[in-house]
Amino acid sequence: MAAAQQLSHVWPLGTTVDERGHLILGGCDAVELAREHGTPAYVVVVDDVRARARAFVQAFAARCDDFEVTFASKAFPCTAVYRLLAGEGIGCDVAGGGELALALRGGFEPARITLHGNAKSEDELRFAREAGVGTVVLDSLHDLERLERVVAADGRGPQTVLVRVTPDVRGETHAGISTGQADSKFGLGLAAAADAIARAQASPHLQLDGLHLHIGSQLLELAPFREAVRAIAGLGDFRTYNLGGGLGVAYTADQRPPSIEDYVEAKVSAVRELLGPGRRIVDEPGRALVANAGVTLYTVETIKQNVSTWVGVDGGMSDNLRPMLYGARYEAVLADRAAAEPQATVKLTGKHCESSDVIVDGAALPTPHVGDVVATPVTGAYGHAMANNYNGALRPPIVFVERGEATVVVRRETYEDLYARDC
Ligand SMILES: Cc1ncc(COP(=O)(O)O)c(C=O)c1O
Ligand SMILES: N[C@@H](CCCC[NH3+])C(=O)O
Repeated sequence: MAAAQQLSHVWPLGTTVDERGHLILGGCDAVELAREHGTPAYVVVVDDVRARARAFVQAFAARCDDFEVTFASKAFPCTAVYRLLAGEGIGCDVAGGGELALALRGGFEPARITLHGNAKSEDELRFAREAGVGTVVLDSLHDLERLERVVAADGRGPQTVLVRVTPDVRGETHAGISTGQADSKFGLGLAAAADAIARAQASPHLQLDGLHLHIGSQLLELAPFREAVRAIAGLGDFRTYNLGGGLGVAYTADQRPPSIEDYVEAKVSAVRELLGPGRRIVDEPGRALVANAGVTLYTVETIKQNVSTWVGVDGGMSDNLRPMLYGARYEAVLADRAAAEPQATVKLTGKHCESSDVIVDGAALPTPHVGDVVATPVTGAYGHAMANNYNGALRPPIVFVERGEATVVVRRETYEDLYARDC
């Protein structure tokens, strides 16, 4: 008999395989989780999220006095995740009114919330003001003018703002998630940023605290972060530098992203050496906080041989758009033979009416059977966040697992939910 495989480092903290070969997540048997909660389902290992939040905070605390780690909540916007990370004492970045509502419901102190958006509406700005959001990041001159009007009208005093700069620095990542290049929809180029800075400084309604930049997501090299800091150094002297997020994670066994420590060291040393001491550094990790904590469970519905072996499961691009949008690669295992030697290379495909709906192209699995539970790791970031109702799919539940206890924190949608918004 072939030797049992080891699970790779992409799985959540504490993941094991028991003596029967079952995948154990947060102390819970994945086969049982699928039976109890149905599939598809997102399972989140709570300790994994906590450990990464603490690693970010500790890495900064070891290197600087004045810093803030903020959760880029677009990666996983559900109340339970907000509550979990608010409990870790970090801040929160929201990308619009919906995320702001969830962050407040999840218990984030408004003063620790930063509002982003390249096309914020007046309603969203008013909502942020009424809630008492700590920082608004200005992304354009229209944004600046609109916020001035809102602040002038509400009489609540000046709003603390950052100006988002597009530094013309490109990190290596998929074009769809690269933001630091000059031709970007986000932020202001260096010349326009200088104008926005002057206008914000002159405005009685705005309190300019510093600059923001975010060069892109799923970055596996650190040098571009330093280049970005260098690029904005000439814009003036500010208290706060929010350097965005962007730290990549391992989706497959061959990927070795920088550690959280090395990432923080790269950013802190860039600020200290290129901008001088005494700056307040803000970091906005999204993916690196929550991606590896999440595992999606599916059930195999069909298997057929059409040149390739096509293994069809009960989810797909409605719960994980990343393979289709970015060509993202994932691993898969069978939950009841999690450490068994692979015997087949298959196309793990979703159930949607689209040929691009392939979750893993070339999944190495033991011989799969209809009814098997398949687990795909690293779905904690931008999975639930980008889930949708394509083909009337019902968005999956989110199940937190911790020390052998499973708790449903988001229920599965129902057909009633699909009808609910129809007039
Ligand atoms: C402004 C901003 N901050 C933070 C993030 C978080 O990025 P990541 O999930 O790559 O850490 C993003 C998304 O890329 C972003 O747009
Ligand atoms: N949705 C993207 C990340 C977007 C980053 C947000 N600025 C992904 O899944 O990789």
